Amino acid sequence: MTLLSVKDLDKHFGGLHAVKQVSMEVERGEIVGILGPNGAGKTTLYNLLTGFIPADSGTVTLGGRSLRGVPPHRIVGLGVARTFQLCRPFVGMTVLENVIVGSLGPRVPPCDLETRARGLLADVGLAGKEETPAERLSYGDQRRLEIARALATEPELLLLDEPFAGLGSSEIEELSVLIRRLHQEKGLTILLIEHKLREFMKLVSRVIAIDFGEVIATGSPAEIVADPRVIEAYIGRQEVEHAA
Ligand SMILES: Nc1ncnc2c1ncn2[C@@H]1O[C@H](COP(=O)(O)OP(=O)(O)OP(=O)(O)O)[C@@H](O)[C@H]1O
Repeated sequence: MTLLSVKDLDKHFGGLHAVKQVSMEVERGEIVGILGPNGAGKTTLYNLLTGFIPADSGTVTLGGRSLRGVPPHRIVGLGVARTFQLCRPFVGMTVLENVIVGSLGPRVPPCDLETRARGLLADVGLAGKEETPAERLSYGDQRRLEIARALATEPELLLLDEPFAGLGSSEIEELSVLIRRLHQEKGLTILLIEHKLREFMKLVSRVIAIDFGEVIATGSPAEIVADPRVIEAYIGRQEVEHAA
């Protein structure tokens, strides 16, 4: 069943056509990868889906409901959460407080928010670090905190923006296992932007490749890596170094 449906989405920044007539569908329970070289428009697409910026034209529907003109906090309330390329913990608050703040939305059933937040922190491997000031966490742990804070909103759709950026290979492997587990246990639908191709291709069931704001290919990871347009746009360029 389709959860997210995007039709002819378009966005300009002045003379730059950052997102061009993008259409895509995401089924409930899928992990879909968004692949594209630097500047292809991937984060802009997330910003459009989450209401951070308005589209020039086109439609986004979630479970059949239009998200046109809906502000970001209400989109979170409809079940869409995201993480950012650069970790943005609430500085001056503990790890636990960061997650409790994420729990204050309308989707969270009445419960003891602290107990729930502790459970989420245990889920992402941060048990024992509840009282640590968020900004003192290692970079890898900040990535986990970002995910816990997103989960705290009780999302149905989770948008991950380069979760492996800045991590070493063992941290990437651990985070990958975590994402796969959360997907299975919580029945999440996930969109994943990532340049670390090896882990990316193992995680996703389907890939939407974009270049210069346009969808250039859609298919399974195996189909995508063999697609000449994708090889030309992405794999053949310098970004391949990120895959190592
Ligand atoms: N607010 C903005 N104002 C002007 N131009 C912008 C804005 N946001 C993004 N852009 C431009 O739009 C294009 C797409 O940017 P975007 O960040 O979506 O790319 P990306 O695919 O996420 O790249 P990366 O992989 O490097 O994160 C780029 O040329 C970028 O400079």
